[in-house]
Amino acid sequence: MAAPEAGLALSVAGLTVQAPDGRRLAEVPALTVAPGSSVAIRGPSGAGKTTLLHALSGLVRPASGRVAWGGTDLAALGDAALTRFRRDRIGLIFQDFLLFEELGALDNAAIATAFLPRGQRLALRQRAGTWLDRLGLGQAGVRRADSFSGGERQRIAVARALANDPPVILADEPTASLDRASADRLAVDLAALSRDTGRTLVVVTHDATLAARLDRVLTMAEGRIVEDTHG
Ligand SMILES: Nc1ncnc2c1ncn2[C@@H]1O[C@H](COP(=O)(O)OP(=O)(O)OP(=O)(O)O)[C@@H](O)[C@H]1O
Repeated sequence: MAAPEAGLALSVAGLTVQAPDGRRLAEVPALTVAPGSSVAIRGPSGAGKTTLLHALSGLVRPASGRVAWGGTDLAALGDAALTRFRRDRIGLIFQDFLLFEELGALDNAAIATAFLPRGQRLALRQRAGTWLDRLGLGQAGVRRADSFSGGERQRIAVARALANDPPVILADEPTASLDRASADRLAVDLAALSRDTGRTLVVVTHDATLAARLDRVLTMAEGRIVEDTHG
């Protein structure tokens, strides 16, 4: 199997994200994240954390400014190229899990096989199974997604994001529907993924235990980064 791709550096400059009515939702004049490092984004509800994460993933096109991963400026990519870039390089763990209800846990976690050449499908399916195991769902591979609880669905979504072996992982409250023990286990795994395998990790979280495990904590308020603390 090919070695996983090393994490990408993030470079943000002059970024503003606006609501359709023109209201400014996020404003980040400058932010760099070193490849392979891990960052938590914290702050009160409505501070713009999810908005910023969406702009970093290219799910939202900013009103102005630049978001670049490993030197690739997302604004320079057309819609199809941006979708491809996100699919291949960024693992997204978002709050709406977007599972295929009629598929089993493993088929959901390994859904990216549909986009891969035949020769790479088995490896991805194995990684999906390994992540389900680590997240405590190893025995549940064939159960339909619609039979899982909220916390279990969240873990399937995490396994899906990581199965693709992406150099960048962006997560929005990945531990929100988990019990304390599962949340702590996932926090350890996410931190290790960055530290041991060089992935770049950006996580929006209210979970102080998770934030404490990461290299750096950004605090947002009213759409801006107001504090930047290195652990
Ligand atoms: N598409 C949109 N149109 C209008 N307002 C929006 C849109 N998306 C987000 N907002 C507003 O932008 C602000 C920031 O929202 P965002 O979801 O980024 O906050 P957050 O810090 O992630 O909050 P939470 O912790 O509650 O998830 C909020 O006031 C929200 O209502």
